[in-house]
Amino acid sequence: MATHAVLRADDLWAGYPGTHVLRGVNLEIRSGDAPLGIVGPSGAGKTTLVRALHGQIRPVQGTVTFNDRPVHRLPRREGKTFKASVRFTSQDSLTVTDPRLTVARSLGLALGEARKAGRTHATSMGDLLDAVGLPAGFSTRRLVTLSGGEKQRVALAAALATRPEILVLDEPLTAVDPQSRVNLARRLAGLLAELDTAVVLVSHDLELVERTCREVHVLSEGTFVATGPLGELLGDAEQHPTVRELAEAAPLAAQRFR
Ligand SMILES: Nc1ncnc2c1ncn2[C@@H]1O[C@H](COP(=O)(O)OP(=O)(O)OP(=O)(O)O)[C@@H](O)[C@H]1O
Repeated sequence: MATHAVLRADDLWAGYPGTHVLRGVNLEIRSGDAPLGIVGPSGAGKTTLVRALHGQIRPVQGTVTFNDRPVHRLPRREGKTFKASVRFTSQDSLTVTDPRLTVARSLGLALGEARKAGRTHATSMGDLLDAVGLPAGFSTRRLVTLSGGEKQRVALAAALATRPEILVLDEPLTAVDPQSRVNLARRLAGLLAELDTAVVLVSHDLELVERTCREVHVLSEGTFVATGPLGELLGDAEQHPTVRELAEAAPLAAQRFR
């Protein structure tokens, strides 16, 4: 198994029939990288970028590669490595899991997957639940009985359990209430620093990104319009209008840099 996963987009143009959403995106994520935030307003193309990185959408121009091979046509062996090394979770990633499973079984399967891929780690089920702010008692609950926000937290815990080299989180906590989201972000930041997983957090929630990622890319109309430490971007008087709008929509995050 590769020990240095590299996921790259080079001059990536992609979208849907009749529409270009991504317009020349360049991005490189290497295992071991510090958490990276990708922020942008609704409709900027964040989810489309995640789909393209996952290989679900083919580039119209440019490439998305995993260890130098195009992700949408990886040979079998590399495809398996890609699946084990790069993990994607979205708002509804739990809908594909059997809803009758208990939380413990679901996390147990994820830990088993990590073992199979040679990615064992010392994290216990209790640690995982704690990292996502759920009490240990949740382990016996069936997924079908959980609220949307609780399901998202379990999905996040399962993704962490597999200990991928790169973890792409697309709006991972939208169903969690704002106060819990802030607490969770704080816990997560600690855990992410411990795991040697490069996390890409894709979100329009600047508060969440501000607490977990130092470096951010700002996506607007399918292009990165600003890149850098969030504090510098928010503190820059000559901000790009999109950065200004994001800052105005998240006054608490912006305030911390004044
Ligand atoms: N399956 C699809 N077919 C056609 N157009 C689509 C499809 N999915 C998304 N789009 C369009 O692509 C553009 C980008 O959508 P995308 O979901 O990538 O944005 P986003 O930044 O993730 O937005 P949000 O924060 O609201 O989730 C939007 O204009 C959207 O309407």
